[in-house]
Amino acid sequence: MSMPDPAADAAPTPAHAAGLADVTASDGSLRRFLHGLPAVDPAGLVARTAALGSARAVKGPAKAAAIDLAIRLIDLTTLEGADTPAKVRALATKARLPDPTDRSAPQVAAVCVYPDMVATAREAVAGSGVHVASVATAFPSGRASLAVRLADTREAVEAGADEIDMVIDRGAFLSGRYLKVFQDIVEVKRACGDAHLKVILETGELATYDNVRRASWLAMLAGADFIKTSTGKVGVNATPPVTLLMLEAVRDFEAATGIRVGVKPAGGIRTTKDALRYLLLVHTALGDAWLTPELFRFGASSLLGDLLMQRQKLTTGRYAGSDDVTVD
Ligand SMILES: O=C[C@H](O)COP(=O)(O)O
Repeated sequence: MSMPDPAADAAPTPAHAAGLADVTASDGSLRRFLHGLPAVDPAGLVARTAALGSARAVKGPAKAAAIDLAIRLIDLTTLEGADTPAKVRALATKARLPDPTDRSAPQVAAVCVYPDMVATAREAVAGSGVHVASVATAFPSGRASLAVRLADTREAVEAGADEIDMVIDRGAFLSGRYLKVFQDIVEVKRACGDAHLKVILETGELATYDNVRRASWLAMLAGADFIKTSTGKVGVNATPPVTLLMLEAVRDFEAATGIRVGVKPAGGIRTTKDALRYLLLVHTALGDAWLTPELFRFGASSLLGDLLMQRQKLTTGRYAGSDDVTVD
């Protein structure tokens, strides 16, 4: 009697679709592939980021359009131990109607909450088109068994999450157990069903730009719909150079496989100036086709408030009272 092959019924990964299945066949082949990616020149990366120019150059109608675009790209986030259903409902209200004094202000892309808050968020955004994203897989550390991380994912999806933001096992990645990280992502992707999967690399813990490039490819080969920089819970979160590196990885992955993956910088993005700078990065690295919620998001808890203040300043010539635009 032949034994069932557990891999046989697994959905093919992008690695298979791109003819790269051999790469993910063993730890050794995956390591050779990831370590064979071109080395990152840190000085060159920082110089390319700086060469993109200043967000200050974006003015007038272009600035107004960029602010509205930035709002449409936000995953409006609350990820606190002290989150309550009332806070999540208030966040959802803000997501649906960011500026009650000006209904022309666009909705955000999604609200992002812990799994136990998904049902509340789902109900509060019903019928609006705002998505519900949920962190899962023992966010932010990821330090739990695969069974627990998969249960966390399924619970969020069953409660109504449209999108799952998982964290990779940085301990496994940093000790070179790439196949384990790959297989974890494949399993979580499967547990997502129809929900989109964002894979958080936690770049502030990956130590080198080369590791960021490797982790980006690893996540994309395993089926990430998005690669995301950070949890927002460590000392170093999204930075422009790391985000540019990930945008370039996405560009190269599309060239190699024909598959488009989105990018989500997250953590510490608080001002309109920050947001416009990231939009310039995307515009330059990937083109405006990526400036859509299907392919680019900001993970941010407090960016919306500043965008709305700047928006009101452009519209009315004065800053609104902070009560009008506060997110919390
Ligand atoms: O995924 C989103 C981040 O947790 C948000 O970080 P932030 O609070 O620094 O904006």
